[in-house]
Amino acid sequence: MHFSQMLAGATARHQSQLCVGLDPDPAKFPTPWQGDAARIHDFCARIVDATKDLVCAFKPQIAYFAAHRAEDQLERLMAYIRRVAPEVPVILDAKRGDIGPTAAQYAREAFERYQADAVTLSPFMGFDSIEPYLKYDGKGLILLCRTSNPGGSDLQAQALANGDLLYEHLAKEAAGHWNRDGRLGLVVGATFPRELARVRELAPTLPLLIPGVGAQGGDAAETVRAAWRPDAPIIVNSSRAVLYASSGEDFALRARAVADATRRELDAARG
Ligand SMILES: O=C(O)c1cc(=O)[nH]c(=O)n1[C@@H]1O[C@H](COP(=O)(O)O)[C@@H](O)[C@H]1O
Repeated sequence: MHFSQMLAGATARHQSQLCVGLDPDPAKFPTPWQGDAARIHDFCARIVDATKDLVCAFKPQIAYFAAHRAEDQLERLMAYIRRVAPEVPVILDAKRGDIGPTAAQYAREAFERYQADAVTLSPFMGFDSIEPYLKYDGKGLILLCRTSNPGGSDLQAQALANGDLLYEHLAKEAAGHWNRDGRLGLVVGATFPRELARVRELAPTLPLLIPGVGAQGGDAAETVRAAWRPDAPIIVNSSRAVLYASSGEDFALRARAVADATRRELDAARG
């Protein structure tokens, strides 16, 4: 099934705009798993079990697996999510960006090896670095646009010769001729609500992946007000605030409670 259909289905079925980010850090695992990288899959699987009826998507961040030589655990986790939550799309957060032939390898990694439904990409190298991913029918391609980190302004807020800021130009390209078959989305940080509203204006129907609520301090209700429209999907990510809500044996229960509270806050803000 296409990413956009899965996203619409999980959003409606779970009444949720919340994406739980799977950023497993063994140093933060509950005892007795603390520090044990062999438990990455098990930790994430428990979080998936506890939140799978509350989310519109899951987003594993590949660096948290690769740093611990745990790509095999990521493969197992992707298969696990497909089995226990087949209706929930999985966005592989890889932020890839490279010349065409190398991008083709990254695309193969994301969509064949891990069988992700969507992938995050850095558009810095231009459209030909995005093109190889389009060969995979139905997969979502989510381009960094206005990132949540303070340094995001260093480049993204620079004015171009045509008067647009770089992130505005990117939003226009992604909503315009780059979006050949309607599979592009954009990443915009919840920490910049004004810019979020501007991107929504420039890209009225594109799915927006919005990280930055929870640990980075973005306001969930303000995020919804800035970006949600009835015909425009939003995917609001929270990772650490959910994953590490407790370092005790109740970690999965606490993760569920935080995820549900965030889901309700997002839902209520739709008005
Ligand atoms: O592409 C992303 O997901 C992303 C883009 C961005 O601008 N900011 C951002 O924080 N992220 C990712 O979103 C997650 C945020 O995690 P928390 O701050 O713990 O909720 C991490 O996996 C980041 O790598």
